[in-house]
Amino acid sequence: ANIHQGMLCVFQDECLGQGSFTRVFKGTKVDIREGEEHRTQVLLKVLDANHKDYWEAFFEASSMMSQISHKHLLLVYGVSVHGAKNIMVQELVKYGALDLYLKRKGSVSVSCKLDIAKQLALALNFLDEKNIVHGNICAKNVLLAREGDPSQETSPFIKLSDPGIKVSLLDRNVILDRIPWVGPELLQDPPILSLDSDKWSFGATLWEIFNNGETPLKDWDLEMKRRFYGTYQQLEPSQWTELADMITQCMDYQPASRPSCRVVIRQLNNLITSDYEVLHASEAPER
Ligand SMILES: N#Cc1ccc(Nc2nc(N)cc(-n3ccc(CO)n3)n2)cc1
Repeated sequence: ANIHQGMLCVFQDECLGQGSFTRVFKGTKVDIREGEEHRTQVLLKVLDANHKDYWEAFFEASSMMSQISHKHLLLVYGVSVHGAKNIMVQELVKYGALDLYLKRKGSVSVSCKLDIAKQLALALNFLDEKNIVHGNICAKNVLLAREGDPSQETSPFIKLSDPGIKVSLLDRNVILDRIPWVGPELLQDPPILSLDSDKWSFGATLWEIFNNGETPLKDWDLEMKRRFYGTYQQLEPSQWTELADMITQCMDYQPASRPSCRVVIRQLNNLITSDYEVLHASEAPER
């Protein structure tokens, strides 16, 4: 379909992974401009055939992402509808999903983790200022475009992925399974989706980042997960008190009590400074 300036025809290579109702493949986008053929490596997010009735929400997620642009938001080229297939064509982000990267690397430095957290907070602040709710903030939806390498003094670079099918359309069990990322207010009746919900999810994502991509409440069944919220529980606190405090402040059961994006960014800057001081304390000149 003629989606994005030139002609868009995509070819699928191997499957790279999957989201809730989608599978992702590496592919190639061929644009024809001024008679020239331009090939770009892309990521194809294909909506599962058995979830065809979600195609409008899938399309909505894609158009939300393609209507706004920010350095820490994924670039979505467009949607290609090939027969029964709904395909979202995205920029291919080099190192893929952050949760898998952290699990694989296992040794990402605290300063890199703080950089990633701050970039995610900047992306959230951008959406917040535009009054756009993402609704699916989690480490799987944070994509790593550049690795951090402390020895080379290069910092990591992340892109926030599309939210997928919006959470208010999902079955209750799918929402329950998204505990602890989904704000408790979404399990009320009626579910209240607000900008504050993204702050709760940011807290759960901070927990993932500083626990090397570990899945919080892994293998808990839906009944246990429901009780986690029912009894106002919190995730296991970090030994780093200031970080633990930030996570519990974001994961406040009262949506209105959660810190604003600006407060979160300021607190992260304080952690970055204090981490820097600790890191370089040995080099501090004798006072
Ligand atoms: N080995 C490897 C490898 C895998 C993926 C990428 N790149 C990428 N680019 C995107 N735009 C989106 C994604 N996603 C991955 C899971 C989801 C579900 O949300 N998205 N991966 C790069 C390397």
